[in-house]
Amino acid sequence: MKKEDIQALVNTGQYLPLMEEFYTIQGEGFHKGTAAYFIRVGGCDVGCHWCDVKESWDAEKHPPTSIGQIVANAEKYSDTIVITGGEPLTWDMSPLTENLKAKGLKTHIETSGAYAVTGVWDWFCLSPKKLKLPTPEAYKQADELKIIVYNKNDLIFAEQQAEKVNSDCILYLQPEWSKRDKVVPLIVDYVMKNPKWKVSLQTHKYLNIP
Ligand SMILES: C[S@@+](CC[C@H](N)C(=O)[O-])C[C@H]1O[C@@H](n2cnc3c(N)ncnc32)[C@H](O)[C@@H]1O
Ligand SMILES: Nc1nc2[nH]cc(C(=O)O)c2c(=O)[nH]1
Ligand code: SF4
Ligand SMILES: [Mg+2]
Repeated sequence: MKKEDIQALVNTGQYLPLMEEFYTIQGEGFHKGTAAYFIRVGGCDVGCHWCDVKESWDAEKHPPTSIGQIVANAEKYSDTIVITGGEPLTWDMSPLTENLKAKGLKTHIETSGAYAVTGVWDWFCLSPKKLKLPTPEAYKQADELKIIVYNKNDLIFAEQQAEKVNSDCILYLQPEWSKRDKVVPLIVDYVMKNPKWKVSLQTHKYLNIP
């Protein structure tokens, strides 16, 4: 196929730049400990300085892959599919999620919510970033709010973000990995004083799994 034809398919979400896909245990948030198949889509313009997958940012580095191929792989492994990135909402997630759901699979997203919400989601994990705040629709859809804590100012940001989600949204504080020794005590103390929050750890990094 010609380059511009493939680009047209990426623009409509029929193809997606695929960085990697792997079967693992969801390490973070509400579903931590549960086996799931991860699809990591390339492309992100948010620019978090502590991002743990900077290789995902440049969409050009990841091969445009048809959603038919992505779904055919995913369905072999799990009934729960986590779409992450990169920032998945860079792209139109409707074709991918509709095809996953047509196979009876559950669709979970990991997103900053910075771009228009597309796709059909059984679970919406919103992890807002100060650099590009979530859209109003992303706050509405959030089943869990996961704030990354790099320093104590992020606890103030966390409270501001918690005001924007539904009252039944589950609230998590997750230490930024490189600062974990410093911020874990802050988070522990904060959660004991403010028990509407829960702690989320990147447990896959302790388990040495993807
Ligand atoms: C790599 S991001 C991809 C999905 C989307 N772009 C987002 O930020 O939600 C996946 C999850 O990892 C979190 N994350 C990224 N880098 C991290 C780090 N250094 N420490 C802790 N969590 C991190 C993000 O906040 C997000 O919840
Ligand atoms: N095991 C595992 N759990 C995860 N939860 C969210 C992840 C992500 O990078 O989006 C992630 C990841 O990369 N691995
Ligand atoms: S929004 Fe997500 S993928 Fe993008 S830089 Fe931030 S943590 Fe990384
Ligand atoms: Mg990760």
